[in-house]
Order: sequence, then C-alpha cells, then structure tokens
Amino acid sequence: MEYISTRGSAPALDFAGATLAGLASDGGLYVPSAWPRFSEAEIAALAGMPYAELAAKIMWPFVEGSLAYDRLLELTTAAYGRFSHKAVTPLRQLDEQNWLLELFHGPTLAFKDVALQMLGLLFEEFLGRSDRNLTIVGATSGDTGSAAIDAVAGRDKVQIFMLHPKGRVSDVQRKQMTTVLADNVHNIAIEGSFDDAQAMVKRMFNDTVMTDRFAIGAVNSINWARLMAQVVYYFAAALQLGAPARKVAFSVPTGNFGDVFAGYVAAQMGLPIEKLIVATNVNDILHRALAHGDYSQGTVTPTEAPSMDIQVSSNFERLLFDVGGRDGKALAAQMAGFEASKAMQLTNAQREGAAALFQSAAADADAMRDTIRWAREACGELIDPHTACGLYAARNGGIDPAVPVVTLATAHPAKFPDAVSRATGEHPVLPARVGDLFEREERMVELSGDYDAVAAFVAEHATAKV
Ligand SMILES: Cc1ncc(COP(=O)(O)O)c(C=O)c1O
Ligand SMILES: N[C@@H](CCOP(=O)(O)O)C(=O)O
Repeated sequence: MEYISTRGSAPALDFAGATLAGLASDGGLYVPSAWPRFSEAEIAALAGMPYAELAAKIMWPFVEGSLAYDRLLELTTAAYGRFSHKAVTPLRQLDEQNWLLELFHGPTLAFKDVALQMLGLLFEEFLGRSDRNLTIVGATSGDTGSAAIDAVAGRDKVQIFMLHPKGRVSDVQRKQMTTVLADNVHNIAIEGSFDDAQAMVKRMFNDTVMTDRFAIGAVNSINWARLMAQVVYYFAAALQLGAPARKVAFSVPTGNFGDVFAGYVAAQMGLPIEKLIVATNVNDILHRALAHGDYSQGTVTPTEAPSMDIQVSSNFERLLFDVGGRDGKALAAQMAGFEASKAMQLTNAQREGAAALFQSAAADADAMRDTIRWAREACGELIDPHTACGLYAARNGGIDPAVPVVTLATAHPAKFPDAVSRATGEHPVLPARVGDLFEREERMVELSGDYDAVAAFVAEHATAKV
C-alpha cells in the first residue's frame, strides 16, 4: 500500500515510512492512495474471530509491503493481550436500539489504547530495522498522552515529549501521564488550549532547525497508523450486530475527528454503515461544519468532557480530501486559507459528500449531565461525559428504529469522577490496576505557550536522529 499526502506535494511513502513520518512534509496528512475493499462474503467470513485475528485481517491491506502477515498477527496478539476484557472492545445493550461499545479496557482506560498499544509495537518494529532514533512530539487533551506514554515508556530509540494544556485535563488524566518516570518520557504543561499545543506540534514537523537534527514522529491521530487500528472495532461491533446483512449506525464522541474518520474508512472498505453521528460538546466546529458548511475556529470553552475541548480538528482534512475529489493542490490552498483566517467554507462537493454518511449534534452541559443520569437510572450503566455526548446524539439522531445505534464509549467513567458524581451522586472507582495512582510521584515541566521555549526544551533533551 502506498500513502499520499492530502496536500499533494510530499513524497508518497509505504506504510513503514508513513508511520515513522507522522505528518507529511507539505503539512498534509497521509492517506492510502486507494481504499481497500472487502466483498460482502469476505466481511461475513470475519464474524466470530478473536479480536487480535480480526485486527490482523482488517489491517493487512494497509500494511502489506512493510510487514509479513504472520508478524502482523504477532503484533496484534501482543497489543490486545494487554486488555483487561477478553473481547477487547465488548458491546453492551442499553435499550432496544442503543448499544455501548466499550473501548476503555486498555491500560490507560480510554479508546486511545486500542491504537497506541499497536503503534508502540510498530515503532519498535520499524526502528529495529534501522539505526534511527525517534523523537515523538505529541499534544494531548488528556487521553492520547497517557496512552502514548504507556505504549513507549522505556523503549529503546524513542523519546516522547507530550504537551498538555495546563489545568485543563482531569487529575486522573494528568497523573496517568506525569507519574510515568521513565527516562524517555517528558511531560510538558503549557499555558493555553489543546489547539495551541497541537499547533506547536505541527509547527515542529516543519521546523528545519529541528527536523535537521531530530527525526520527529507523531502519536496523535495525524499518524495514519492510529486510525488504521481504530477501524477494527467498527467491524467488530457491526459483525456482532448482524453485518454485513444488517446496517448499523455509530455515534462517535468527537474532537480531532480521528475516531469517526476510522468509521468512515470502515464504510469505504465495504462495512454497511447507516450513519456516522458526529457528537461534539459545545466546542462544536465539526457540528457547524457538517450542518452548515462553516468550519471556523472559535475559542475553546472548557467543559466536563475536556478531551473534546478542541476547535481545530486535524483529521477533518482527510475527509475533505476524500469527499472533495482527492485534489491535493486545491485542498492545500483551502487549508492555507484556513490557517491564515481561522475560517473556511466547505465546497458544495465536500458538503454533499460528507452529508451522505455523516450527521452531527452538539451536547451542552445539561445534555451531558442528563444523559449520564439517564444511562445510570434507566440502564444501570455509569458512563463518562465524552460517552454522554455520543449517547445524547444517538438518542436524538432520528435513526430508523430498526437500525441498531452503537455509541462509542471512549473513556472509563473513573477518569472523570467529578462530572459523573455530580450527575449521579455516585463516585466511580478506578480499576485496581491503576488504583494507587494518587500515591505515585509526579514529574513534569511547565512552559509558556511560546513555541521557541518548547522547541528549546525538546532540543535539549532529545536524541539526534542517528
Ligand atoms: C475520551 C475521549 N472521547 C472522545 C475523543 C474524541 O476523539 P477524536 O479526537 O478521535 O475525535 C477524545 C479525544 O479526542 C477522548 O479522549
Ligand atoms: N482527545 C485527545 C486529543 C488528541 O487527539 P488525537 O486522537 O489526535 O491524539 C487526547 O485525549 O489527547
């Protein structure tokens, strides 16, 4: 499989190259040059497979040329062997139409583990074939950070620098990052929002002073390998609910548009998806873009679903590229306009292409709280505030009652105990494997939101590329 940039001018790479590169050198994001497609019979034959095997089957067309199938299966077996539930991503029924897909049974209790456990192993595999050192620079609103740190802590040839917005992640999220004291882990709290952190990360990929000395790598969902691994659980859930004979809808709590774009990829591969519901909190740039074609940044409002406090959604670029006719030059111009003015109108082709599969909704604080309460009182489930945005959109999405609607449960409720207990009066308990989190020592540095200060810190602590 060959990977091309959404902005049309970076060199095409194979899977290993795209995984190590992260962001394309023209500022675009890597996408497969064509979507692999499974026939109905091929999809039906996937039913009932153990998760690791299903993962290898789904990922295979994306990695072919960079990994042998048997090696891929060894990696998926190792990655998903660390999950605390045998099914890895179990489904739970809430009522006649609604289901929860629990994605939080990995080591750091959020859906990010599903992709990052795999990505950590892929880095090790590909770096082992060269004498290259990787300097990972990432931005997190709370969950990517801990999942990425868990996946690479202590690994040879990798240093990780993780930027989070100071004071804007939950205490559990912060401690899951800052209590990992491995020498290759560097946590940086910056003044500003996740968007500010993400902008600095992207800038570093195009800063030749840095890229001449260091091989900068990505763990955010700008890295294609993240999304590839997330495609698997759409297949896993839909197969359990009767696919390919029956269509399924998904409601996806959304911030950086990575998780829901993985659903779009599943649909391009042939999975019969009725609708993908994009669920935001009040930071609703994606809801405005999908409902009205208006992709304009706005300021970030802190909410009880802090991981989705995002107003620039990196992966939306991948969708605009695909539904807009895969014209890299035109998209590069459109994105340059957005970067200059912080606003952009979708073209008619982009709006119509997106509307064929996506619908959207934004949940405010009342909607989140009421949905957390409903899930507890009516269905006996404690859910986190991000999942609540998804479930709110699912219950109000007007999907044909004959179609099952799966809400992605993206985080364990105990990561956000204050919001959950405000809504339900119950304090969710952290699973035993992270139970002593609050007794562990923390280490992080605090920096201003100034790019030069962050770059200087990275340069001081990173290892040169070879
Ligand atoms: C718990 C949780 N739910 C949902 C999201 C949104 O996912 P995405 O950024 O892939 O849209 C995030 C992070 O962004 C998250 O951490
Ligand atoms: N919610 C994320 C934000 C970063 O998104 P990513 O999926 O692009 O890594 C987080 O928790 O950090």
